[in-house]
Amino acid sequence: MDEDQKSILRRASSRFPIPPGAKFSYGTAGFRADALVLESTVYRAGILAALRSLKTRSVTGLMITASHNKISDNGVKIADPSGGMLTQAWEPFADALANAADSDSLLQLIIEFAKKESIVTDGNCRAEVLLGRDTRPSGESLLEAAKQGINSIVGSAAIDMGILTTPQLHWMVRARNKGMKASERDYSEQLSSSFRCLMTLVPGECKVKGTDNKLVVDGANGVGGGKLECLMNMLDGLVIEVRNDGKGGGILNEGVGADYVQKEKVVPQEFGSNDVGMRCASLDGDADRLVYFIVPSASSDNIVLVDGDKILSLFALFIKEQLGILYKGVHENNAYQARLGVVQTAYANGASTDYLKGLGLEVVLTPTGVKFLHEKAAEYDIGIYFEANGHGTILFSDSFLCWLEKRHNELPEGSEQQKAAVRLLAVSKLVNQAVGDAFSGLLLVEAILQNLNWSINHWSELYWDLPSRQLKVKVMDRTAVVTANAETVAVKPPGIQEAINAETVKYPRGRSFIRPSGTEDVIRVYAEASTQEGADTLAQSVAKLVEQFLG
Ligand SMILES: CC(=O)N[C@H]1[C@@H](OP(=O)(O)O)O[C@H](CO)[C@@H](O)[C@@H]1O
Ligand SMILES: [Mg+2]
Repeated sequence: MDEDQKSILRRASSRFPIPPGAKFSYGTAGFRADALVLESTVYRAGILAALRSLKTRSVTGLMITASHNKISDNGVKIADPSGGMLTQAWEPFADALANAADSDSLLQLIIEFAKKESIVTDGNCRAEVLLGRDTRPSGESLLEAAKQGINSIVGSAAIDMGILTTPQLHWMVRARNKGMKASERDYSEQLSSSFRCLMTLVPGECKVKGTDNKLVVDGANGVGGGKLECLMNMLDGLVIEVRNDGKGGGILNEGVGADYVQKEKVVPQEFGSNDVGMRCASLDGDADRLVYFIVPSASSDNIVLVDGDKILSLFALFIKEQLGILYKGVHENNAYQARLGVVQTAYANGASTDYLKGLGLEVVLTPTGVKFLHEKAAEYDIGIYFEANGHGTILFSDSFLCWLEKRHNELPEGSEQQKAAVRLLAVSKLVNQAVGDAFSGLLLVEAILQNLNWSINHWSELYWDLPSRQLKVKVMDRTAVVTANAETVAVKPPGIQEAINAETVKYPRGRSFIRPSGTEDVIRVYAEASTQEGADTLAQSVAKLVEQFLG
């Protein structure tokens, strides 16, 4: 590293001192904390994004958001050149950077890491980082810190893409690296045109009966509401009413949004008795999560939740059906055998897993966190992954898409088989291939419901969720819990799993597991049973065991 680069880094980083006593961790989804302590972290994340760009000789991304956290928090995460999450191999470096005590130790870390990774910072190779932020008030000054971090690496360019949803920024990074047009307009055009394509293929009998085409969306008072309003002007055949779009004075994520709706199972603000029976959906604060819900009665706040597991089930069912049409009458040896796989976590409701297996699908579990689900789903030709909380997507392999394009051109024009090929190709364009995207998910749900002529009630009744309960337990040291088998078994502390098993067998359809959270300082407890009372008592007993073993 030359002296100019060293002195630029030393000078710039001294303007962003780390707050005394602070400890940052890249965690499940980037750095998150109170916005007031984040400047140094975001500055350093800018350096990280630029180095990642240099290393990969590709465009990377940096998004400033704290998703469903409260408005005073903020956060930062890096998008890898694929548009996915930062490679896990760089997470330890991310942690070390964020926690370096002063400018000198920061510089030393960067020099050593650049050497180890053979990253040359002589300005001859140009780094490029796309920047996005959500609507949080702290976003503007943090964005400035990120720019300064990127500019601290000689020859790097920070390109401000403005206020965006998280999935929009990830989509742009992926598109740029594929040599495609990558503006927000291009994103909206790709989604709206593939949605239109799916809608033109709605079978005639469904159009005649006319599925109710109105959807009411809770925008969490975040970035998603306003962006959805722009997108919906480009759509036909679907009427969307957006509430909680952040313009009416409501507070981000307060009593609104996908996280609140999924965890509390009550109506969000601005929804109520007038919405009984309507098809409703909630986005989270940065619009990468989506859940649907129904308000069943005017006399209570309760909702019928249609969560990520049910979105996954609807997608899996539709794709399986289209593949069935496509392969009809084709001898096995003549067709590309597409591997379809479904990826869930241990939090997936047991009834959803049974349902998916009952459809004959291959279902695998990974640890919590989309970085794990995404990686697994990418092993299939069509990999569908969702967390129960509504974050997920459908990944298509290049080789399958290539075959599908070819097959589509060979099939008789207007045949059912060709229509199935067109639908699958449209799904691959509608669904964000970089990360889970509430807009892609929402438009695909709407297109499928219309194609199948299903109401939200019909969809919701695909299977009945087993009653479940989630609890959090504060402990001295959450790292004392070590899990295995996609977090379904606690291998440490010794004896705790046997004790959990002894409780679980007391309940019909009982299932319970514990794991340390990756975003909060707690142990999470999950329990499921045939009755709500059973799930509640099982969760409480397991929480007590956690206190006993770790208290
Ligand atoms: C039970 C649960 O919902 N866990 C969430 C939560 O992770 P934890 O590691 O459980 O804190 O935040 C993650 C990031 O948003 C999300 O991927 C995950 O699903
Ligand atoms: Mg989010």
